[in-house]
Amino acid sequence: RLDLNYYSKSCPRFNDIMRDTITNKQITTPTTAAATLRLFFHDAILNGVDASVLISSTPFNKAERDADINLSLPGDAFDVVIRAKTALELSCPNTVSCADILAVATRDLVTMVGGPYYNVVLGRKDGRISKASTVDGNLPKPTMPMSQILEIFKNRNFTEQEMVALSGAHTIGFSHCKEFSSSIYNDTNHYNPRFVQGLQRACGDYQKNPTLSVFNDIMTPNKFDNLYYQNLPKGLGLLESDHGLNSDLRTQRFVDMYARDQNLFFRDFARAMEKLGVYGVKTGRGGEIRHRCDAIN
Ligand code: HEM
Ligand SMILES: [Ca+2]
Ligand SMILES: [Ca+2]
Repeated sequence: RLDLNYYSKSCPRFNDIMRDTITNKQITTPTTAAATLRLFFHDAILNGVDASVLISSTPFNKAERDADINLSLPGDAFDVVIRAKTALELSCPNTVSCADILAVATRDLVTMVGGPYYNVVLGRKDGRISKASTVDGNLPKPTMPMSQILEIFKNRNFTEQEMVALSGAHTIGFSHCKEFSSSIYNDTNHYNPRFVQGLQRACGDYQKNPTLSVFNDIMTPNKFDNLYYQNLPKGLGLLESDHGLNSDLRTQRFVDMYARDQNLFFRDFARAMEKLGVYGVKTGRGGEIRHRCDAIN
């Protein structure tokens, strides 16, 4: 079963090794926190946190990470997990799952950039299946109608409020221009006029330069706080799905609540992350301890 102290005997240095690896990585590459949080979400939504998203494709299998929506997952997120795995294999071989590494790395990185600390129970096993074909429609896209996005969460037993709290993850990190280009050139009503002009300028060349990107939270892009929610009613949300939270009556009151009360946001985000971290996870013979995080044994 899952347990907070799962590795205390089998890998006593687990917490220290995780903390060292993560601190080094985040200090040298400050985009790691947001990158890893998104990677965690994309793993969790498909059959739980089982590191299925870390598996590389083979000639016989196109894996999740090669599904269109996952191609923009940053290499630094994969890298921090692999670095931790390498260090852990030296200290306690064949003991710690890649899924547990991803869950703890995410929590530690969120905390490092100012977000809440929460408990991560351990003992997840790594999955043996990862198929790109299962991704489409299961991960939310910014252009999906809010009902469809809510449905994705509801199917996994997450309430509207939990969905709004988890979306607060967009208080850090960035988005590529193509993810919101359709909204900044067409129907720009819900944007602050100066903000949308800035976005048009920043993204002007995006078709030639697909790496162009913009911070999700223009106020405090590197700090985990509740400014994301305060931005939305001011027309400073970036993605259509961000605006949507504030225009849909099912979700708007939670945006209001979290904009007014950061402690409440932190409490609910922490709870929802704990729930996401155990949703559908594999234990015992349901999975394996992978030797390498990018391939099944
Ligand atoms: C509610 C529906 C959601 C939609 C439609 C959505 C969509 C997106 C999109 C399109 C990006 C930009 C990716 C890129 O251009 O590289 C993004 C970034 C991000 N998303 Fe979401 N997302 C949603 C929910 C979530 C949740 C629940 C989490 C985590 C709990 C999350 C965490 C992140 C993070 C941290 C980034 C920044 C990544 C980085 O800077 O590398 N998102 N999201
Ligand atoms: Ca998964
Ligand atoms: Ca922020």
